[in-house]
Amino acid sequence: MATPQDTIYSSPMAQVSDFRFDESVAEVFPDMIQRSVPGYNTIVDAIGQLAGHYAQPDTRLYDLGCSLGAASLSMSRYVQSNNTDIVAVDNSEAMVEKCQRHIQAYKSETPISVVCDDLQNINIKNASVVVMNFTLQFIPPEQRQSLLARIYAGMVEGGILILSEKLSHSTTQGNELLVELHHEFKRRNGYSELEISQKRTALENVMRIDSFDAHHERLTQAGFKDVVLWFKCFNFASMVAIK
Ligand SMILES: C[S@@+](CC[C@H](N)C(=O)[O-])C[C@H]1O[C@@H](n2cnc3c(N)ncnc32)[C@H](O)[C@@H]1O
Ligand SMILES: O=C(O)C(=O)C[C@]1(C(=O)O)C=C[C@@H](O)C=C1
Repeated sequence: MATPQDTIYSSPMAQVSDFRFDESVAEVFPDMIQRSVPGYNTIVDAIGQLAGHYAQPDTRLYDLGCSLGAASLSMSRYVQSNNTDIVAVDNSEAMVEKCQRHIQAYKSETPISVVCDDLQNINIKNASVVVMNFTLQFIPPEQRQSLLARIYAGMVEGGILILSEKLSHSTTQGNELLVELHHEFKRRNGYSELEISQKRTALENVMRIDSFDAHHERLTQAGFKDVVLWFKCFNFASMVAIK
């Protein structure tokens, strides 16, 4: 399927409004995320591999903040366990509508149900794999600890949470270095200075990022016994937390 190019921030805007996962973003999302997140394809493929390894028979796999379903489809490619299903959740109607179409076209052997709702309303039960691939950063910071505790409580022993996030770094100098490397990544992918700066402004109030230490602390407090940083490129990372 040909993906339209992301040109959302290419013209000067009198006022840059807060970033939303609306129809215009859903339309260009595959292009946007690949040109914005270093290692996105590697991460999505590894989510599938991890799910293939950790999915347990008669359990459920959750993809929270699924967007167009990339992580769910990747998991369905690798999961061999009997009697598992995937629940993909997003609160953006535009994303869910397109996600449903992608999933129908793919004809996965593992059943995937797509739910349009706030992930905070989803009852997590009997989960062997939970994925939040660049979603927690959009949840209000004060809700993150209780959300992780609720996910942990809904997981089976030996289950995993795969958590990918953009990270902050604790020193100003180190943070600037990582931000600059990320901006250079975007430039090399064809984004202009205007696009980079307008998107940065749009994300400022809606995407609140944490350091790896803050994630580690929160996951440990939620009860996870091991937190493995398995991917990092510039200020983007993916962790696996094991119950
Ligand atoms: C960066 S995208 C995730 C990308 C996706 N996981 C992937 O692998 O391609 C973040 C997604 O989280 C969704 N989201 C943000 N807050 C949410 C919430 N409270 N409940 C459900 N979905 C949410 C957004 O609509 C958006 O589609
Ligand atoms: O930090 C940025 O510049 C980004 O574009 C990152 C990010 C993300 O991490 O989710 C933000 C919004 C889009 O969904 C795609 C990528």
